[in-house]
Amino acid sequence: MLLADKTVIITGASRGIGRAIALECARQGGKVVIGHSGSEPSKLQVASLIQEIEQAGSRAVDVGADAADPDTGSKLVKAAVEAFGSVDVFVNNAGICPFHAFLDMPREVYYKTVDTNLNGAYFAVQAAANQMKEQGRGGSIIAVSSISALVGGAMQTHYTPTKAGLLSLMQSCAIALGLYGIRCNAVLPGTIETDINKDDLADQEKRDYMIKRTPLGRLGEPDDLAGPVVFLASDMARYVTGASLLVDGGMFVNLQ
Ligand SMILES: NC(=O)C1=CN([C@@H]2O[C@H](COP(=O)(O)OP(=O)(O)OC[C@H]3O[C@@H](n4cnc5c(N)ncnc54)[C@H](O)[C@@H]3O)[C@@H](O)[C@H]2O)C=CC1
Ligand SMILES: C[C@H](O)[C@@H]1OC(=O)[C@H](O)[C@@H]1O
Repeated sequence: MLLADKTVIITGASRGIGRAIALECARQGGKVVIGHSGSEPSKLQVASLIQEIEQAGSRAVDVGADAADPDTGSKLVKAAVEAFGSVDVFVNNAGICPFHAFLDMPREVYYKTVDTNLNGAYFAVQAAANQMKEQGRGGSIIAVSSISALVGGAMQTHYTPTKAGLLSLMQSCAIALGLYGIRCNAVLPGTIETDINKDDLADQEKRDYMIKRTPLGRLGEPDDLAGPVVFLASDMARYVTGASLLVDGGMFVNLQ
C-alpha cells in the first residue's frame, strides 16, 4: 500500500475530485482528514464517505470549515494531529468556478472565488508545511490546479488566475520547503465531470466540443485524478518536486 502510515488532509473532499482522492488514499492505507464546507448537504456526503473509508479498512475524521478562511488550514492540521498524530500529505483541492462574463463581473463573485481557491489555500499550505517541518521527516503537498492555469476562459477570468496562482505557489514552495524534505507539486485536471461544471456541460453542443478536443475521446471522471495524486503523495515520487502534471486526456496539446 502506497500510503501506509501516512496521514492525508484533503480539502473540499465531500464530493467530486476531492472525494475520489480521499477514497483512493484510504485504499492505499492512508488515514484521512476530510475538509469540507460544513453545509448540511456536505455533512451527509461526508458521513457516507467516512463509511466507505472504514469499509476500505482505514480511518477518517472530518472538519467542516470555510476554505476561504485563513484559519481553516490550522484547524485541519490540529484535527489531523489530534486524531492521527501527524500530517504527511496535504492536498489542496477545494474550489469554486461560478461561470460569469468579465465585463460585468460582480466584485463579490471575484473576491469569493479568489478567497476560496487561492487565499485560503496559501495559509492552509503554510499551516501544513509548518507541521511537516516540526515533524522533521518531510512531506508532500499537492495543489489541485487546472489546465486553466495554462489557458484562458471567457467566463473564467476570475477563476483562471487562481489556478495559475496555485501552480506558481507550488513552484515557489518547492524551493522554500525543499530544505525540509517537503515536496510541492500540482495536478492540472482538464474537464472532469463534477458538480462544478454540471450546468456548463448540460449544453450538449459544449459537451460534444469538449469531448472532441480530448484525444482520449471522453471527459474525465473524478477517479482519474486519484492515481496521479496518490503517486505524488507517495514515496514513489520522492525526487519529484516543483512539478506539474496535466491530467486532461491530452486536451492541452490538441491544437488541430
Ligand atoms: N471538474 C473539473 O473539470 C476541474 C476541476 N478542477 C478543480 O478541482 C477541484 C475540485 O473540484 P470538483 O471536484 O470538480 O468540483 P465539486 O464542486 O464537485 O467539488 C468542490 C469541492 O470543494 C468544496 N468547497 C467549495 N467551496 C468551499 C468552501 N468555501 N469551503 C470548503 N469547501 C468548499 C465543495 O464542497 C466540494 O467538496 C477544484 O479546485 C476545481 O477548481 C480543476 C480542473 C478541472
Ligand atoms: C469548471 C470547468 O469546467 C473546469 O474547471 C477547470 O479548471 C477547467 O477549466 C474545466 O473546464
